[in-house]
Amino acid sequence: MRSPKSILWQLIRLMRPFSRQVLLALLLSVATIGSSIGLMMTSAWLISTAGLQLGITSLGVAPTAVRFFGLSRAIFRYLERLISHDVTFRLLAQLRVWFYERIEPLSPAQLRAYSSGDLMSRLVTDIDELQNLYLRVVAPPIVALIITVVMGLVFALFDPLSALVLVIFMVIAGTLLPLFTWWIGKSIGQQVVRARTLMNIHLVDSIQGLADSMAYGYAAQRANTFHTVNDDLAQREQQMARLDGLQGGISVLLVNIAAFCVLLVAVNRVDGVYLATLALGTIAAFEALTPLALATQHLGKEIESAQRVFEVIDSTPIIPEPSAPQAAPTSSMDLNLSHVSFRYAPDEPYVLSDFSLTVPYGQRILIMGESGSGKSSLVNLLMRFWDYETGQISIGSSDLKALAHEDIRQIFGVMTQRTHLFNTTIRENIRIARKEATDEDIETAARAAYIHDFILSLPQGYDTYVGEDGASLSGGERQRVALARILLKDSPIWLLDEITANLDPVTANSVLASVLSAGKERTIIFMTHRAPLTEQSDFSQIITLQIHTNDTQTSETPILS
Ligand SMILES: Nc1ncnc2c1ncn2[C@@H]1O[C@H](COP(=O)(O)OP(=O)(O)OP(=O)(O)O)[C@@H](O)[C@H]1O
Repeated sequence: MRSPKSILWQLIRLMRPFSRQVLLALLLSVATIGSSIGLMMTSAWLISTAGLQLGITSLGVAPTAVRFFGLSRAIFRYLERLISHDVTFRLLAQLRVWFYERIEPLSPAQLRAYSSGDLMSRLVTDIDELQNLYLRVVAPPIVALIITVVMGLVFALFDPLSALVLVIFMVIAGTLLPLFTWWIGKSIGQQVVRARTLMNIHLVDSIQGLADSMAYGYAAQRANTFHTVNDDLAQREQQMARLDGLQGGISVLLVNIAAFCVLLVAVNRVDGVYLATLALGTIAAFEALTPLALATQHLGKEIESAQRVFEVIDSTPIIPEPSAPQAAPTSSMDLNLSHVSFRYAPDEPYVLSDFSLTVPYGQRILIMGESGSGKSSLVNLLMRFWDYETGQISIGSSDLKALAHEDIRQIFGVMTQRTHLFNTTIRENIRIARKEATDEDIETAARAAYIHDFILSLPQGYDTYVGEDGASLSGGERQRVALARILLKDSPIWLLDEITANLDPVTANSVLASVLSAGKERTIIFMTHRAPLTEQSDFSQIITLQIHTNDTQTSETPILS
């Protein structure tokens, strides 16, 4: 995991393309606080001088200056907020895209470390949290330093000792108070982020399993856990709010003590007409320091969020693309697995052990095995979602590991029991198999998958939205949309995992017939844990996988060859 320092540098480096805007926002921030100070100091001088009743001419340009500072303060503040927020939101947008792009090449093997709620939390809440880092942490220290130096010099023109008092208080408010709030706020901030993540994970999991919770009377228990997690978050946020109050109170106290001390020192050393000028100038100067303590108070939270974001951004795919990928095979598409062994973790039993299989191109084979025997795992290996420990897989003369992932995923057309349907139209859900497919191609595929008539019976036809993961479709309809997808994708090798699992016998037969006729010129590997398929198809090989414990082997039993 990156250190907080390295994260801060990385985030600051991201600002490089916006360096001009950042500099402009910084100058505008200095100008805003400068205007505030100018407004307070000239107003104080104006009131004091007017009180002496020396006549209107003695006021000089001061009334105009007051008007100028009053207006300029508002304008500078507006422009500064506009530019700094614009830069911040652009950076956050870039971070979100960056984060998403880094997730995509991570195989399911890596992503299983994160739950959906956790990933959502990182992508949305944690990245949003970083806006505070940009707005509060980067510019304020520089602005505070500039204002401290300038005010020290300005006060020195009136009285060097008053200037010294002012600078001492500004240094205390700009260093000790932020250090104090960092020290107290760091762990509270981390706890807020962790509690919020826990709540998001629980919430997403609960929403996804709502129907089952209700069906099994588990909803109340889930709700109770949610209350506990939520209370915990509220408690941490309350602690943070209390620290907010403490920090605000100390800041105000420091400002007032500083103004009092400056007055105390200046009273016998400075012309009386300038006393109010110095007192109000002191109060106004502290405007530059207030954000610092607030920034460090929330820094722990922001660093925790940034670490969670970078943990994903920094992860390198455990199944990397080959550095010099071979060209995808075009002539021979024979599939060969030679002595392949695979398990999900070193302390888990092998799912496939010393497994060998040869499927000449165009063959239709059946892999049978009871639930848990490794059929889906085999698909994962062929698709390079997981890596095998030993052995070799090749397509034609090409080693699978030497092929670009993109090419591998073109070679195999996969339909599993858990095909995901996106929350978009049926048309788009089929089109994901081949993005340049015409509406006609899509309809041809849907006809072959025996889903065309059903789609037409829907009021919106192909433009019907299927809901989240195809929620508005039945299991069989989902499966047939998935089948239309694979029919549309022109892959030479099809991996069909339990494709008729959710279909009634009549539909199952017609779907199967459709697959067999559409897949005539291809290799088709059917996988199932039930026997009936064997009665309907003429397979070149039937392989049986067996579940095995730590040291049993996968049995390969060619029945027909
Ligand atoms: N992501 C994973 N992490 C760890 N173990 C896994 C994972 N996926 C599957 N397994 C385990 O690997 C074994 C093989 O699972 P797999 O899903 O390949 O079986 P299957 O034959 O496809 O089963 P089914 O017919 O029920 O889908 C099982 O013991 C399963 O618990």
